[in-house]
Amino acid sequence: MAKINKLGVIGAGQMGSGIAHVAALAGLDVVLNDVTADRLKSGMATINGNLTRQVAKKVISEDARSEALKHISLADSLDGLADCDLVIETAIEKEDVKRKIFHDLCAVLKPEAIIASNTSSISITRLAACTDRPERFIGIHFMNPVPLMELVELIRGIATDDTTFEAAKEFVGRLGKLVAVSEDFPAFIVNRILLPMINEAIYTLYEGVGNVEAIDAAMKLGAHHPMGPLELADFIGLDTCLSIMQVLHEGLADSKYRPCPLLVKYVEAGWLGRKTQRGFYDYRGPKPVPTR
Ligand SMILES: CC(=O)CC(=O)SCCNC(=O)CCNC(=O)[C@H](O)C(C)(C)COP(=O)(O)OP(=O)(O)OC[C@H]1O[C@@H](n2cnc3c(N)ncnc32)[C@H](O)[C@@H]1OP(=O)(O)O
Ligand SMILES: NC(=O)C1=CN([C@@H]2O[C@H](COP(=O)(O)OP(=O)(O)OC[C@H]3O[C@@H](n4cnc5c(N)ncnc54)[C@H](OP(=O)(O)O)[C@@H]3O)[C@@H](O)[C@H]2O)C=CC1
Repeated sequence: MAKINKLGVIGAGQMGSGIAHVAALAGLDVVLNDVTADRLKSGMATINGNLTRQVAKKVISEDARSEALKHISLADSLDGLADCDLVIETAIEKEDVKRKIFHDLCAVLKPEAIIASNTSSISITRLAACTDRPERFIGIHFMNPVPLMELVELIRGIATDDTTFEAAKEFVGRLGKLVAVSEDFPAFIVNRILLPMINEAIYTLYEGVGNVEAIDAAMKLGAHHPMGPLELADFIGLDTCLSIMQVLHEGLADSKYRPCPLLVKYVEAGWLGRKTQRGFYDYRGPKPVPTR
């Protein structure tokens, strides 16, 4: 695989828009795809908003912002990704959704292109096996928010070849990110450690050990976390948090990974955190207010 110059991003949510943002700033041409024109529009608005925030903070220049926007094009069908060198999938953390995307993508994508998933937890080996190119399939796992977080986890499936790994590593380096290599086991490294901590914080709330504000204050002031665990869960998305705990619970068959019933209840209510304006906090007013 020659150098990656044209990137496809499937999913224009938090992570897809963040990856498109940093790749465009690094000078790559980016094609951003989602299932609806509305999502593409809101994804572009997010990118523009975060670029503008970085100009305001003098992290980038106004020229860099306008140049980056010129590198991003939108595609409401996978056909628009046909000549990409690398496509990163960032759809919701549901294996059936990802498998369907890969099935449809393989039909249009040039044979030598690499396919990656930004999955938080799902087996790269299993996802690769549902494509026509397991050797050219890899996990490229960015952290949220992508423009600010330095780390990217690289996860090889059992069939990922060295050329693909090296091309992914070079691509991530060009985006100014640092790599941690994880073996392909449930939730890799970051989420194997972080999500059980978040789940435990939700159990602490569920069992009445503390209220929302006390739990978040305890970890921000007592452990110098930049966000409290419940605030962070809302930031990640409670649906994504639940999916990761389910992957850990099923994949490692250990009851210590069972998702807290309160997390299940919030997701069932559609209270997914920031992205739906309500989770452990209600974001609809001037400042976040605990919902419990
Ligand atoms: C789930 C997975 O699969 C893997 C994961 O990602 S696990 C989660 C990993 N991420 C974390 O742990 C994040 C922990 N939080 C932090 O590090 C910090 O709170 C932060 C870096 C996110 C923001 O730090 P901060 O000092 O508040 O930065 P600041 O620049 O003032 O940002 C303030 C706000 O802008 C957001 N922000 C700033 N720049 C941003 C950007 N370019 N893109 C997106 N969001 C941005 C911050 O999240 C915060 O949001 P609100 O405005 O809605 O409050
Ligand atoms: N949130 C986080 O902190 C992190 C998440 N991740 C992983 O990244 C992925 C995306 O997460 P995140 O960005 O938070 O999720 P979001 O819910 O913010 O975005 C998911 C996006 O995927 C779109 N989508 C759903 N189905 C399809 C499809 N069939 N084709 C194309 N787009 C589709 C959704 O559109 P619509 O809303 O219209 O369905 C939405 O725009 C997940 O695998 C997650 O585990 C990785 C690191 C951090």
